[in-house]
Amino acid sequence: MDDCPKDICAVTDSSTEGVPASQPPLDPNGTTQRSPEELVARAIAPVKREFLRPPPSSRTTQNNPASDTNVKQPQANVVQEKKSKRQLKRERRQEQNSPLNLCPEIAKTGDVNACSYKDKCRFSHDIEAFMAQKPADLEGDCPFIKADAPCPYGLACRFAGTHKDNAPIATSNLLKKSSEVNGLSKDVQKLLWKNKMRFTKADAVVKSLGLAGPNWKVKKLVDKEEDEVGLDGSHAADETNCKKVVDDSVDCSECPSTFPAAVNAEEACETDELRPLKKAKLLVDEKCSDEGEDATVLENDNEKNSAETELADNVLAEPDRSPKICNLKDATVLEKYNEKKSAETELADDVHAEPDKSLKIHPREKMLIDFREKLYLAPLTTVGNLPFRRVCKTLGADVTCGEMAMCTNLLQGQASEWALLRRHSSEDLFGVQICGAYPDTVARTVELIEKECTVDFIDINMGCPIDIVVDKGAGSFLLTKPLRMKGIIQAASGTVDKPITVKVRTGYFGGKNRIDSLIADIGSWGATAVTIHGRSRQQRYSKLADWDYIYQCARKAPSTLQVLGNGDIFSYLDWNNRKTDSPELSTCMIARGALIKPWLFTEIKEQRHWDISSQERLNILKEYVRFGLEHWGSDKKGVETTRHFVLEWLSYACRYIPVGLLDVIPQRLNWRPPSYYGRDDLETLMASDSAADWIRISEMLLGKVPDGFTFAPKHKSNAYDRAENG
Ligand SMILES: Cc1cc2nc3c(=O)[nH]c(=O)nc-3n(C[C@H](O)[C@H](O)[C@H](O)COP(=O)(O)O)c2cc1C
Repeated sequence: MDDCPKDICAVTDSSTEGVPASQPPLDPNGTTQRSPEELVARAIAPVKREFLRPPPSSRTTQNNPASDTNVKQPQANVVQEKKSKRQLKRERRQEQNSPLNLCPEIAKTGDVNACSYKDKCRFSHDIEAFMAQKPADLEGDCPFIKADAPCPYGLACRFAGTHKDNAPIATSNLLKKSSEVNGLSKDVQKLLWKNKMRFTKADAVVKSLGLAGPNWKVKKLVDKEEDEVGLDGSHAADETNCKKVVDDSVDCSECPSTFPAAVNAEEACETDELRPLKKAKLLVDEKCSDEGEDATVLENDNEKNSAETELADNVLAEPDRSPKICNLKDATVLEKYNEKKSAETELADDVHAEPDKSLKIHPREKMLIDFREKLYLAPLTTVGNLPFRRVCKTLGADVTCGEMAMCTNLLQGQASEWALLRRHSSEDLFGVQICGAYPDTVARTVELIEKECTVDFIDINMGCPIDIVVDKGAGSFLLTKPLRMKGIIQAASGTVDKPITVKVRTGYFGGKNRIDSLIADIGSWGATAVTIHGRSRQQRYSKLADWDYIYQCARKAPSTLQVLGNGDIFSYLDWNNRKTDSPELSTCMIARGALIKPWLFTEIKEQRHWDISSQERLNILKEYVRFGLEHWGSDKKGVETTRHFVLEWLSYACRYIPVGLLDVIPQRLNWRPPSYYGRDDLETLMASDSAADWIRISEMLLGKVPDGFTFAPKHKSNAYDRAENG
């Protein structure tokens, strides 16, 4: 175990010394007494007898500091609860006053005169004090060296000792070499903050569809409750309130997607907090029509405008601390982006232009995209970040998609939300995913994205099951509102040339699948493709995905609508079977399978089960860390953000059971693993579902965690059949 530092091995060794060959360990679950077939029937992973070990006393990820009682506890704590906002704020303030908080401009150039804010800068300008307190470099090379580019973090880089020379860096040089696109420009952000952005196409399309105008009633903060009658006639007041908050933004603290890429998370949140929080919220009275339909109310534009303008004026600018540089292997995405940018340099003028008459409403005018046979990495909030997608690209993914971004947050110019739209130059077939509750917000968002970003398609999430989204009338809530669904798809598709795709679940309520009855319409409303996750909202992740139903929908779909199946694909055989069973499917989307074993894409392409070694898995993690440091930064903050996301990922990756350890292959997603030893210490460590052990792995990649370090995974990934996120 070359890469395992001695102290970590020492900790792990005490719990994993040798695998008892002759005597299988005690097994209270009866795993050793049952045949592999019996275990499979009970959804227990049939791990070979000789690798079984006694289960640890407790298996919770959050409370239990280590998976084995013999294991020495690491210094880091594994917390049960998140820090409060106040606590975070206090910590941020303390950090800001520290000499370790060197001004990024000065760190980058090594020149104390480089910062134009001079005395007004909120960062330290004392290079000497910074150098005196800076912790020793981390092991390994600066990630930017490999990218053949100057490190933009300069003196602050945790690998600064490996910099070739510390000559000043020209900013223009950094920008030219940037390997990421789809950043939010300050000009656009300001227009959005001040509510001065015009959405000529979107507004015209929404109007032409009859989704704006006198029918749109507004009511300010009505607090009387109204129940809703669901589509199936059931009373569904608990799950779906008829009155919805028009603002479908998600609070920064709760939003599953807000841990920002490319910008500093804390700063992003801070920026949001500095806004006099949220515009005045308007509640609308959604009047259900005879069909149980549909929201016909929106906020009053004028009221909204003035509220937002006021707010925007108080917003502080987000410091841009993320110049991204790396060698461009794939220049095409960037070329496209640069061409587009130069054609759009007069954006500010653009937004004041006359209404565009060339509205593209007919689906035939849409740009083409062909998903057939392509390996599609699903959008994955938090964990499907840009560095993870880069890893999947190197392992064979063809199509990638950004994490879900909330329309209202994008329209408010929130930097953390815009960070979710970023695209790496290796992502050659790339879409972004948005989520909104109303045709106008969605249409405006797609117009903005088409203008500002380089994407191949825009996916609308109509399957998200999480409460904070559903409660705002978005995500899977829309499955109960076909007319609103229609309005959103038509408005989005009519506004942009880019293909619009939608992602749905089978229905909202368990046992009440609906998509088959809508599939033909979804095509005629203007969607290019629909991905069907074979579970209902109510079902979340319980039971296996209903592929028979997905096939049924695929057969009913018009030829112009590509249908993508989604659910439980975890081996190349799963992939083959789905495709053979239903040739009507264009392709399948892979989510948790990729999180648990990103080499699944390679397995499908090479049609084999890959008995990957622990060292190969560690190398994949190292690659991720390099990409993460490039993306989030190689300074202290970047390192800790990268660590945070490594830990989030490890909370899924630990579910992988090596091929060579199984009596029956391939592993299935719904199998619960018994406690087992790996074939070496590292493999055993990687199988641990303890957060303390994930922290140990992170220390092998990024050095010791800081004092007082805490981690609790965002997604309860080890709750095998419980709700996750999507
Ligand atoms: C951690 C996590 C995050 C997810 N985030 C999203 C998301 O942002 N957008 C989305 O449409 N689906 C999301 N999903 C759902 C997946 O894309 C996918 O539909 C679902 O997991 C079923 O596929 P699977 O069985 O291959 O995992 C998420 C799933 C997980 C596990």
